[in-house]
Amino acid sequence: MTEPFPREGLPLNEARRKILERIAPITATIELPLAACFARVSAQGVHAAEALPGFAASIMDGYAIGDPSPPVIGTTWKLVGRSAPGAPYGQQLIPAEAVRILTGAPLPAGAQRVLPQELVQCSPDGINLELVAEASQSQWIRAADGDVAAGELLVAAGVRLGVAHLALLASAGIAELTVRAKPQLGLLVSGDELVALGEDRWPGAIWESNSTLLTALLERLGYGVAISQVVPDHPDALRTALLDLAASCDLVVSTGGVSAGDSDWIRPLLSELGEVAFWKLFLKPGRPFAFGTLSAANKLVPFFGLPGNPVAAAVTALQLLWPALQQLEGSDVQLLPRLQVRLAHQLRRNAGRPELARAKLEFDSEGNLWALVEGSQASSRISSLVGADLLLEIPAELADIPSGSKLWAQLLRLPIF
Ligand SMILES: Nc1nc2c(c(=O)[nH]1)N[C@H]1C(S)=C(S)[C@@H](COP(=O)(O)OP(=O)(O)OC[C@H]3O[C@@H](n4cnc5c(N)ncnc54)[C@H](O)[C@@H]3O)O[C@H]1N2
Ligand code: MOO
Repeated sequence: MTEPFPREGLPLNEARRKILERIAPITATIELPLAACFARVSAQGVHAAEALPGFAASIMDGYAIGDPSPPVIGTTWKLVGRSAPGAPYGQQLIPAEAVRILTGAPLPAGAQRVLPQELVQCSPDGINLELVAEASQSQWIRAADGDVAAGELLVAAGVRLGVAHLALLASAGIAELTVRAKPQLGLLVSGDELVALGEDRWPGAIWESNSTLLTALLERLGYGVAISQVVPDHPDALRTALLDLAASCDLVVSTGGVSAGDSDWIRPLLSELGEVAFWKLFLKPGRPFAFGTLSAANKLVPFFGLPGNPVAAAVTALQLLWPALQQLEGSDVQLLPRLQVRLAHQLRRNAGRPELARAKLEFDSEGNLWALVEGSQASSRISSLVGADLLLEIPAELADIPSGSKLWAQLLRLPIF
């Protein structure tokens, strides 16, 4: 049989481009309490209705005075009141008067500056105040729009909301937000050899771990698995499961049964139930990967056939499924940041396919970045993912790579704020 796909498979970047070309964002939105919006994508731009903090405020604990320029040591004022956060001093401040003021409290009308309390001395009766140390030029005042101007864009449409976005919106009094609906992902796990956790295995069987791996990985990325099914390598059972998942989900992901063996039904079924856009990646791990569309219940649903080998499933999910989920959810696609590192030791491997090797990252005292590839890189060996900091990009043609070689690597880190 002649294959309609390049024998060596598609390079990763080309595969990602082909996938993203075919993914249209889902349009559904949902209104949620702000605290439930973490890692969601804003459906619309949000502007500040008013300036923040909205009033001139002291940024130090001290005393508000009406002097336009820094007073000289020995100047005195009469203490006439107090301004605390949420409890402003209600009168107009006149020259030679001072008001006790706390950090964040509104500046009284007529006040021009704050003297930090470290610079002044109060008389024992608490009536008078004297400057005892040199005052700086700083007024120690935050302007009414010092944090946010009225009408300022707080969050644009299509932004993935992190910790700082949520805090900024909360500071502007936003209680609820319209966000994009999360894509509903249907997961099909296939394999006659798979045993559920908690059950005994028979000779040759293995405990099913890819659903645990993929569910945790997707949750880490801000997504999840809406429905999953574990199905034996039988075409009728697989066909029914694919159609069920496609009917009720926005995308379908399978793992296993996608290479070229006689119980690998995923690709022929994809071609029967929809269209295979491409099959096979020019990548280790992850060669037998299929992408296409399933046609079910009058809609076309993107389909990702991930390999069964756990590391290959994880790597292809990160490289190809994650960008697709971001695009489906209506945000810009963020990939892992790339940086240049030096190999900390010699590395020998079989040339032929570009590889994403799992590596630890080390820094030396000069700030150089070193990559350590530890243990077998077999795509069945889940331990190679444990504690990995990097996916080291090894070009196809390299076999004997000397210690100190410069290579690109993808950093396995997500932003904090
Ligand atoms: N003649 C060829 N054989 C293979 C090729 C090829 O190009 N030509 N590619 C190899 C590569 S590379 C990979 S990767 C594997 C992937 O094959 P499949 O995607 O069809 O996966 P399976 O054969 O179903 O399983 C592979 C391996 O992974 C284990 N597995 C499967 N599902 C799970 C699960 N849910 N939890 C844990 N482990 C799972 C399975 O038992 C196998 O050991 O194909 C090569 N062969
Ligand atoms: O694509 Mo496979 O993961 O190289 O063994």
